[in-house]
Amino acid sequence: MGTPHNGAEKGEIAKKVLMPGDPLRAKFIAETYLDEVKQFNTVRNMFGYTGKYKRQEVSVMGSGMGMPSIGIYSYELYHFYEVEAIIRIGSAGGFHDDLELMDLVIAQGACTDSRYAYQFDLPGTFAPIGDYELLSKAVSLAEAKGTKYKVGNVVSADVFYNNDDRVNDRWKSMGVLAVEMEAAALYMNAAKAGKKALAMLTISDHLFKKTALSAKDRETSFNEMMEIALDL
Ligand SMILES: O=P(O)(O)O[C@H]1O[C@H](CO)[C@@H](O)[C@H]1O
Ligand SMILES: O=c1cc[nH]c(=O)[nH]1
Repeated sequence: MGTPHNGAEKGEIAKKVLMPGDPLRAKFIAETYLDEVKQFNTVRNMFGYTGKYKRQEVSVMGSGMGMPSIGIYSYELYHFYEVEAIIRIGSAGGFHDDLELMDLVIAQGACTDSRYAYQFDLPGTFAPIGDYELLSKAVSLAEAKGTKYKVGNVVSADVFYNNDDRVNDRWKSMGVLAVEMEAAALYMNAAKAGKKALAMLTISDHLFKKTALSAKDRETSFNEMMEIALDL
């Protein structure tokens, strides 16, 4: 039996799951890269697939947008499906001057403006970080491929359409590379579950240079990031 949000039976999901926000990006990855593909989820159209990549089992599933959404899906994957590692492969808005569209950001840490961490009732501020082993391997793979990348802090925001541009200035002034909307919750769920997570992000917009990719590019053009995630 599945969960309220995932129709997979136990055993139908691999130990490693790639998670784009967009379920159509998950479908694109399954169709482009995986052999022996079986779709395990259609609930809410949050498509999930398991298949083989270079003869190893891997799953790919959409997370939806925002921390409540990835919070639900990643919790279920870690706790109900015995998933060991989730690799988010998302898009992000660049802050750093050296970033261009299509560059890769590997999220060492994820700041946030959300109150997601309050559920853990900690006596201070939690610092959500990516798994070091996955991160160092992603760096080696990016180097080997010649992918332009940066490693550092990102911010996982609850708001996409910001009323106040100074918000971005303030995060940028702290060296935060880019903004997206899920990594912090994923890192917190992984920490609490004692599991692994990494967020890799392709720059789809630059919030200071005012450049942006099309919706179709966001669905289908992030091949270098997808291949690094599959090889991890
Ligand atoms: O492209 P995905 O993975 O959805 O990631 C980014 O894109 C969405 C906003 O357009 C948010 O989910 C943000 O985190
Ligand atoms: O500006 C952007 C681009 C992608 N994702 C975000 O969350 N923000």
